[in-house]
Amino acid sequence: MASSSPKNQLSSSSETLNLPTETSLTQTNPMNTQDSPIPPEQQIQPSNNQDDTATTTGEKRKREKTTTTTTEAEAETETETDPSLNPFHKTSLCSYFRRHMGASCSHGSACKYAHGEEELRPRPDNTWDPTSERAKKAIKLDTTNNNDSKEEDEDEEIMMTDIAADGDGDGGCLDTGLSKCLVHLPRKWLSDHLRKFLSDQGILFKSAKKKKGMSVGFLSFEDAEQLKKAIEELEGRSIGNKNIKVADVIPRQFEQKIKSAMAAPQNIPQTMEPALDGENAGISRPSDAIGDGDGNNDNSTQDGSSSLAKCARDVATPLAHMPYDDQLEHKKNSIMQMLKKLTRNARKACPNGVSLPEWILRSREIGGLPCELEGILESPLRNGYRNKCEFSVGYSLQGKPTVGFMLGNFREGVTAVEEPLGCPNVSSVACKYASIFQEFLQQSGLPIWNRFKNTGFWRQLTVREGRLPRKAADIAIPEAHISEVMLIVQVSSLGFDDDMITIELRGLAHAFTTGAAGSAPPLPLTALVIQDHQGLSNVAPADAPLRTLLLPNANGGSEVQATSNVAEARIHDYISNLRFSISPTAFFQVNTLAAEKLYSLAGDWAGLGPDSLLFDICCGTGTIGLTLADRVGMVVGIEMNASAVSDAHRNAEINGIKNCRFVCAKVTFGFILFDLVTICNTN
Ligand SMILES: C[S@@+](CC[C@H](N)C(=O)[O-])C[C@H]1O[C@@H](n2cnc3c(N)ncnc32)[C@H](O)[C@@H]1O
Repeated sequence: MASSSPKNQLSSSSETLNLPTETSLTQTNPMNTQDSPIPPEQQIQPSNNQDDTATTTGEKRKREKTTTTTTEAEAETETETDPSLNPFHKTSLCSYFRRHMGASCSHGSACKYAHGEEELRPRPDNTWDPTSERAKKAIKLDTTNNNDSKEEDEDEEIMMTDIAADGDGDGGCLDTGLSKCLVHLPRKWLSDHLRKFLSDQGILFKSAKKKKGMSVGFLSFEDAEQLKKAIEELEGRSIGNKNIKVADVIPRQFEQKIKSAMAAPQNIPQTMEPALDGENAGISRPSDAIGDGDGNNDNSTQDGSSSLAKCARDVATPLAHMPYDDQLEHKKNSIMQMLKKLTRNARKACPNGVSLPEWILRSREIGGLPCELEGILESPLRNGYRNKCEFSVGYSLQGKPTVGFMLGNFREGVTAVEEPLGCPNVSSVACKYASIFQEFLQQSGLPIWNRFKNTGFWRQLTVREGRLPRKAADIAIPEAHISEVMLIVQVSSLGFDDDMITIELRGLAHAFTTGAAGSAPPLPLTALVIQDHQGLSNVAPADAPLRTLLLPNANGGSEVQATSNVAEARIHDYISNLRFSISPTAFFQVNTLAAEKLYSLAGDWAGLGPDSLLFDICCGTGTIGLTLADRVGMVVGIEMNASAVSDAHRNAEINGIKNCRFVCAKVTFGFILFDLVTICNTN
C-alpha cells in the first residue's frame, strides 16, 4: 500500500496474472470504471438482477422501518382510547417482562406490548416478532430446508455430469471450459423449457439439457465468446423468486477417476502389497491408497478402469487440455463470478442505516463487478515455470510407494498418489528428484506416511529451485537456468529409533547425491533439509524443527555440503535483476518471471514517486518492497515469519538497498491503525 494519493492505493487493485493451467492472481483496477470499454448502452442490466434486488431490499428495509414507526405511533394513539380496537396491538414482547420472566411491568394489562406468547399477534406484514416461539420455529424450519436444498444442489451437481455425458454424442468427453451448469431452475422444466428460455433471452448455445425434478440444467457453448456473452446475460437473472446461478461443471473424467480410485484397491493383487509395512502392517496397501479411513473400501463404485485414475496431470493442472487462450478466458470468467459474489455478499452484509459504499453502488453499472476486470496477463513461461513443487508421498493405485500428486481429496477418501508425469508446470529437474526419492523409498526400512492412521515416517518432498537472471525471451530450455536446488524432506520421527533414522537419512543423502550426479546433464544440489513434522495436518507449523544433512561426494568421498547449520541452507533467485536469498520455509512467488511482471504493474498502478511511503504488508522475503524501492522514498515491510524477515533484511543488504525497513509482526486491524504509526515514528 503506498501512502501517496488515496486513488493510487495498491491494496484495492488487482489483475489476473495467469499461471498456465493452474492458479492465477487476479488484478482488477477499481480506478478504471470511468474508462469502461463497454459503452453504457451495451452494458448488460438484467431486469431482475440480484444487485437490483439487493438495492430494493435495502430500500425496503428503510420503508419497513418507516411503516413500523407509523403503525406503532398510530397504535399508541388508538390504544389510549381502546386497546382492543387495534389489530396490530401487542406485536412485540415487553422488555420488562423479558428481563423478569413471569413478572409484569408497571403498565400491567394496559402495556402495549405482550407479556406472553398468547398475547402476541402477527405483525402487519404477517411475520411474527423475532423473539416469539413461532418465529424461532419458522427460522429453524427455514434453515433445515435450506440445508436440505443445498445438499440436493450438491447431489445434482454430481448428477449433472451424468446428463452431460449421456447421449449427446460426445461420449462424455466434454470440454468443461465451454460448459456450465445453471442452478435454481424450476424443477418441473425439461430441456425444451430451458432451450426456450435461453432463446427468449437471445442467448446462443451449443446444447442445453435438463432433467425433470432437478433444479440444475446443463449448457455447452461453441466457443469462449459465446460462453462469455451467455454468462453476462444469465448471471443475476431470476426465474420466479429464485436467482439463477451459473456454476462450473465437474468433469466427468474426474468423477470417474474418483470412482475408479475408490474401486481400484479391490483390483490390486495381494502379491503387489508392499512388503515394507513396518509399523503399518495391514494398512499400508489399499486402505492407505484409497479408502474410508477404516480400511473399508467401497465396492459399490467399482465401475471405472484404474487407467483413468493414473493421471496426476489432470488433478494438478486441470486446464492443461485447453489451448492457452481458452485457459485465460476460463480463468477470467471464474474470477468474474467470484468478484460478483463478493459484491453481492458485501451488499448484503451492509448493516441497516449505513449507506452503501460507492464501489457497491457503482457495481450495477459494470455488470455487478466491484471494479473493472482488466483481463489476464499471460505468464512469460508456460512450461516448467514453477520454482517450488511439493510432492506427496503415498501409495499409487497399484500399491507402490510413490512420490507425486494425490489423485483426489483426502476429504473424499482418496489418498492415492501418482507420479508428476506430464504436468506442464513442473520442471524436469523437480520430476527427476521426485523419481530419485521414489526409488529410494522402494527399499527404505522406514514406512511412508499413512494419512488415515497418521503413522509412518516419510511424508513429503519439496523441491525448490533457484535460477540465474534471465528474460523469458532468452529461455529456450527453462531448466538450463536452474543453478541451485534445495530439497526439503518432511518426516515424522515420532516413535522411530534414532539410530535407524540416522542410517536412513544417510542413505537418503547418498541417493540424492548419486542420483543428481548420474543424471544427464547432472542436477544441481545445493542443500538437503529435513523437516520433522509430527502433527496430523498436511501443513507443517512454522516452528517444525529443521536440520540440514551433509551431502556426501557422489563418488563416496568427503562431504560436499560443509555446513549442518540450517540458517545457512538457502538458494537464490532473481526478480527485476535483484538477487534474493531464500531460506527453506520462506515464501517466494512460485512463478518468478510472472511475479516480476506483476510487481512492476502493481508499482505502475500505485502511482509511486519519491515522496511515497510504501507499506509492503505480509512482505515475505521483501520481494515487492525491494523491487519497488527505487521508485519510492521509503518501504516498510511487515511479516510474521521470522526467517522470512531475516531473508528480507539480507536481501536488502545484498542488493545495497538502504530505504527499506522490515518488521517481524503479525498484521491485524489494530496493528495497522496503531503500530504502523509507531514504526513510522521510530525508524
Ligand atoms: C503469499 S505470501 C506473499 C509474500 C510476498 N508479499 C511476496 O509476494 O512474495 C504471504 C506472506 O504473508 C505472511 N502473513 C500471512 N498472514 C500474516 C499476518 N497476519 N501478518 C503478517 N504476515 C502474514 C506469510 O508468512 C507469507 O510470508
